[in-house]
Amino acid sequence: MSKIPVTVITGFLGAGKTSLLNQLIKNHSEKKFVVIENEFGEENIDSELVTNINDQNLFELSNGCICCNLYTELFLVLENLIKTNHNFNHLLIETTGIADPGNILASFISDPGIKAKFELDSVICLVDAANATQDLKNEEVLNKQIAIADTLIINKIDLATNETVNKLSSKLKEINPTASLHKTSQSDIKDKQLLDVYAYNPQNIYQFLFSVEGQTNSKHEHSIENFCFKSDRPFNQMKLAAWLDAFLQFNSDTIYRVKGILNISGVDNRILLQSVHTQIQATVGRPWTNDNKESKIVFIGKTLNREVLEKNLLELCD
Ligand SMILES: Nc1nc2c(ncn2[C@@H]2O[C@H](COP(=O)(O)OP(=O)(O)OP(=O)(O)O)[C@@H](O)[C@H]2O)c(=O)[nH]1
Repeated sequence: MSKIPVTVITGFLGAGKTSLLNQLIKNHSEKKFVVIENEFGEENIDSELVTNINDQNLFELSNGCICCNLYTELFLVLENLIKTNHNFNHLLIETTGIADPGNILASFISDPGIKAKFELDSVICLVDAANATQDLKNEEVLNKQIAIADTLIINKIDLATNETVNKLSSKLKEINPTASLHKTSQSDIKDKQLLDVYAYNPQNIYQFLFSVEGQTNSKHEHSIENFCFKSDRPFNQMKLAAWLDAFLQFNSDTIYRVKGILNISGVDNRILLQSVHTQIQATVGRPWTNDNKESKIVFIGKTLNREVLEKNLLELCD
């Protein structure tokens, strides 16, 4: 029996991983995908953002990072897929924005049961054209994500000048000279073939895991933290928009990512909120039914003041 190809999608917070996941699912209707979504926050909001896949084929691993404390859970999901003979022919894994993909790849090269069933197809790293130059200076993990990938996609080129994109391309080639490099907007890879390329060279994995990290399953501390605010009181749209705008401008160095499912006064549908640094996007989601209309907002960044955030956000509710 042929092995199931595995594509790992990595890249720093907000670089466009979920957007790419959706593009791949849309462009490959001939495939039966299983998707494993890992989200750093306690609440998995990304699964709301993944489209065109049914719930049985979407596995969510939340409240941690599969490269460290959720490693065992990833393992269990993979084992379960094997045991139950789940009907699929391609596995897509989206890591958190702060994951070191080396430990995840280790599952696919070190466990005999998993190796017998799965084969690493490719590791794709999304790189944010607007923010990566800065993030590369501050976030060692972004360097690792780039170094271990076989395919690099500079995304969000609509938000950066040609000069910035060209300098970033040179930087990426310095870090990883052997990876293929693409440039996109909205992670739209058009006709480029990213699946079934079997581009991953196992030699590179071993080199990375053993010579750089020294061991296959090293734990590390993330200086990046997350805070999840929940409330069943509806938000006042005007107050929330004004606060969020000011808050992100003021904290642009420390707040990397905000994601939320919002209950807004007078609105029948969920509002899906996203921000990356100071760029904010709100889209209309599924209608609320009779379920509990609970808003959830996850903040990811450094030195989060939870008490102040909680107090501020409660003041924005009606
Ligand atoms: N302007 C612009 N926005 C983009 C582009 N690609 C993605 N976005 C937006 O950027 C935000 C983050 O995109 P995602 O695809 O969720 O990024 P991600 O890497 O999955 O984010 P995390 O899971 O939080 O790490 C969303 O609001 C997207 O709509 C792009 O090329 N240009």
